[in-house]
Order: sequence, then C-alpha cells, then structure tokens
Amino acid sequence: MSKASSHWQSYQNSVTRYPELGFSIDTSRMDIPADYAQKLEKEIARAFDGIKKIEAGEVMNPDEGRMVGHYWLRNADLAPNDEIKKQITEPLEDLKAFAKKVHRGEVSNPKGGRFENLLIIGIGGSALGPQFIYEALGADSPLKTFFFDNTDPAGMDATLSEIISKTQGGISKTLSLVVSKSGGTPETRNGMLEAQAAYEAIGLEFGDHAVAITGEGSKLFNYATENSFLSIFPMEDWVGGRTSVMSTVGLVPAALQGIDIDALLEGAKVMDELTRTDNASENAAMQLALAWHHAGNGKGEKDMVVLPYKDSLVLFSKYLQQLVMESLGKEKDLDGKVVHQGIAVYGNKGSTDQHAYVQQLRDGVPNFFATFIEVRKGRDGNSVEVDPNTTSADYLQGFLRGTRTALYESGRKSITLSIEEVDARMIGALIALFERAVSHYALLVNINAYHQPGVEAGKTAAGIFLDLLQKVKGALTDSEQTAEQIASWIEADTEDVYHCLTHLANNGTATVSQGSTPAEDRFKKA
Ligand SMILES: O=P(O)(O)OC[C@H]1O[C@](O)(CO)[C@@H](O)[C@@H]1O
Repeated sequence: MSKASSHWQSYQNSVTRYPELGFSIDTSRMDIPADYAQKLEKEIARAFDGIKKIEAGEVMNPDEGRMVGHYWLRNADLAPNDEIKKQITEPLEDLKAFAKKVHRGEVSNPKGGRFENLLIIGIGGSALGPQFIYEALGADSPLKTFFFDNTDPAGMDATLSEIISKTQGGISKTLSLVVSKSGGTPETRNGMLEAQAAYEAIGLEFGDHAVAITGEGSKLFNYATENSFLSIFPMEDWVGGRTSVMSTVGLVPAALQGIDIDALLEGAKVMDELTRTDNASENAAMQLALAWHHAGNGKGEKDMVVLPYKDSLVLFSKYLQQLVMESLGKEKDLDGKVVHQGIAVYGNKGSTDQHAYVQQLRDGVPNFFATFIEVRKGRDGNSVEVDPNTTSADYLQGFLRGTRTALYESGRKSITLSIEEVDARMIGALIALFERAVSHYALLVNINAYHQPGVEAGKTAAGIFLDLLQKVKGALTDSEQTAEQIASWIEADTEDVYHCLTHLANNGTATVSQGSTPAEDRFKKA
C-alpha cells in the first residue's frame, strides 16, 4: 500500500463525524493502536458510568460534597429535581429580559441614554469564558466590552482610560458586571472597588451602574444588596467556576452582547447528546480523552498545544488551559494515592504561531501533541485573489494541513477538529466537547476533576504576606534600618521582610538607600 493510501485508510478509521453539528474529530495522526480502547475497557466503563452519575446528580465532587451540574445548564430536563430545574430556567428568562431592557434603554444610566459599554470584573472561571465568547462571537455587540481580570492597578488604569477616551459616554455609560461565585475572591473585590472609585470620582453612584453574578448570601451578594445594584443574578453551588460559562456567568454577558445564547446552549446540548453514547469509537469526547491518555501515557507526559486556525478562536487555548489544568492537575487520585496528574495546555493561533514557536514543535523537544482546529469557511462574502486562483483562506488551510504533515513527519502527533464556521451553536458544541472530554479523562485516571485544593495554598500564603506587609509598614521609622533589623524586631523571616520593604519602597511608603547587597539596603519611612 502506498504511504498516501495508508494515511487515507487510517483517516477513515479514525474520524468521527457529527453532520448535525458540522463537526468532525480526526485522531489518525495520534497513532493510537487499534486495541487501545480494549486495553482500557475497565477504565472506559468506569468513565461512562461516572458521567452518568454526574448527570444523575450524584455527589461526584466528594471533597467539596457537591454535585457537578454543568451538563444540566443546557438541558434543564436533566436536572435531578424541580428546584434545580427552576434554578436554571428562571434566571435564563430573567437575564434575557434584563438584556432586552438594557438594549432598549429601559435599564439605563441615571444621566440618561442607553448603556454603551460593559465592564466585566471577574477572574478565572468568572472571566475566561466571557472573554473567549466575546472574542469569538462578540463582533457585533451593542456594548463594547472591557475586562478587569486581575488586581494589577496599572492594568485597571489602562482599561479605565480606554473606556474614558475611546468610547461613547465613557464611565457614565458603562454597565459593570461583577462576577464571583464565591463572592470573596480578592482580585474581583479589588476590581469592583477600583471601578466604584472611578464612578464616584465623577459623582456617580456605583450601584446604579452595577450588576452582580454570585452565590446567594455571599459577601458580594450582600454588598450588591446594600449598595442597591441594578440586579443580582444567582450562581449555584453545583456549577464549578471553570464550567460556568453556560450559567449566568457566561449567559448574562453574552445576552448583553447580543449573542444568540439559545444557539449556544443548543450546540452544547446536541454535543452532549451525541457524546452520551457508550460506544467509544462514536463518542468524540471519549475519543479526545483516549487520545490524551495515549499521548501522555495516562500521566500527562505530553503537553497539549491548541492551534485554532481562526483569529476569533485565539482565546480558546487560554479558556481550555483553566478547564483542563485546574480540573486535571491533581496531586492525589480518588483513592488518596499520590499521582500528580495533569495535562499542560498552551497555544494561540495558526498560522501566526508558525512564525513563533512552531520551529520548536517541529524540531525541538518532543514533549507535546497538537490539537488543530480547522474552520472550513474562510469568510462571509467574496475573497480577493492573493495569487492567481488562490485566496487567503486557501493559504490558511494550506498552512494548517502543511504544519500537521510536517509535524507528523518528524514524529509529532496531532488531533484535528474540523468545524464549518465559528457561530454560537458551534462554540457551545466545542465547549461541551472539551467539558465532557475532561470528565471522561478524569474518570479514566480516577481523579476528582471538580475541586482545586492547590489554588488555596497560594491564596493562604498571599494572606500571610499581606499581614506581614502591615507589620513591616508599622516597623518603618525615620531612621534607616536593614531588612534584618526590622525582621528581628517583628520576629519575621528576613527574606519575606526584605520583599515587603522593596514593595513599599517602590510604591511610595518607604525610601531605600541601596547597598551593594540586599543585606546592606537600608529602608526608612517615606
Ligand atoms: O468565581 P470566584 O469564586 O470569584 O472564583 C474565581 C476562580 O477562582 C478559583 O476558585 C480558584 O482560582 C477558580 O476555580 C475560579 O474560577
């Protein structure tokens, strides 16, 4: 058999097509042995059984004692009881009605006129989904959208000055959406207070311009109530942050941006249905999970490089980075055994990345597999010819196929997902596909995909640093002292004290006389 025809055959054997979605997944360039699924028969059965339990409402996040309900969000009939069904359908109606009122100017800024801008304040799962969706589908949004997704003051200043200088109506015509499931995330709290200060600086009440999305009774919920926010949309306990894009977290912004949220939910629902089959070879989500498993030896030994060949999908890898890494990056399995699981995810877009890091992918350390996303339709309308009979879309397709071949020739594996075009239905389907692949993979390797104990360690340490910073501030005097002197005075670690002092010296609270080593640097009150 010729090399070409052997590829043709393996493509036929490895492609799963869903014509109802205009979607296919091709794992032929992953070189998965034909008997791989058979060898993992037990694990695959556990995964299919596990996802049924998830959808049935069993407590599948045992550490947090929570149900895992994101699959109900696009099909409320799946919800395990009427109360949960109502928690899905009622906010959906409310948020659609709210978006209509904003668009019609019935909910408007007190100075008159419609809201023109949207400032979304959130982090992690409370920002990445809305960012991805806005980039992918928000081109015609009636509200120009901005994000505070960090506690970086310079970043927030830059965003505010863009709102002030480059939009209609500036801050006064900006609707702020504060998004936090827990309602206690410091970055989001800080972003909210910074935004509030910007409104107040021009004599406006923050509450007249603000909406919260949060769990009932959270700190943010109480703050929004006390400050008479325009509205509070609920976020439920059984939806995790990184799988919240089809809850109020993603749907409130999307509806405000005029995105077809029914199509988004419908695409996810159809993908859920198609990947509910226990036939692994027809189940695109299981195909994806098995490809990850084979590539990384079930231990995440290979990173996943996500390469969508479409500018509007540029944030997909960033979105998937949280979904996959926060879900799968775990120290222990469900039996308490130390496993250090995970799959590292990075990427940007093709063909742009071909002129950046693809050199290493082709020739360097072979520690990854690629996931190409092919969008079959180049653009709406006519194309100019950039060469005789050749369009830019032809080039884009050529670069994708060429890179895939070049990688394979040097032993680098890849998955190719093909979609017809980037629209709300397809984005819903893609999100659902990866959510289900993550569920499957976690069940294959026996881990809890729905908690994030590792994140807490950093938060706790940051709290300790902030407490120390206050003590160091209090220990500064009008005469110069070294870090060691202050550390011994307040009985703290000298290196930690030194970093507090350099921070204070760079932010106007202290001054420093630089010595030739950190130990010789001398600090006093500014
Ligand atoms: O929506 P919240 O509660 O502000 O949390 C934001 C993010 O913080 C985390 O809890 C931990 O980083 C994420 O899982 C979550 O998406």
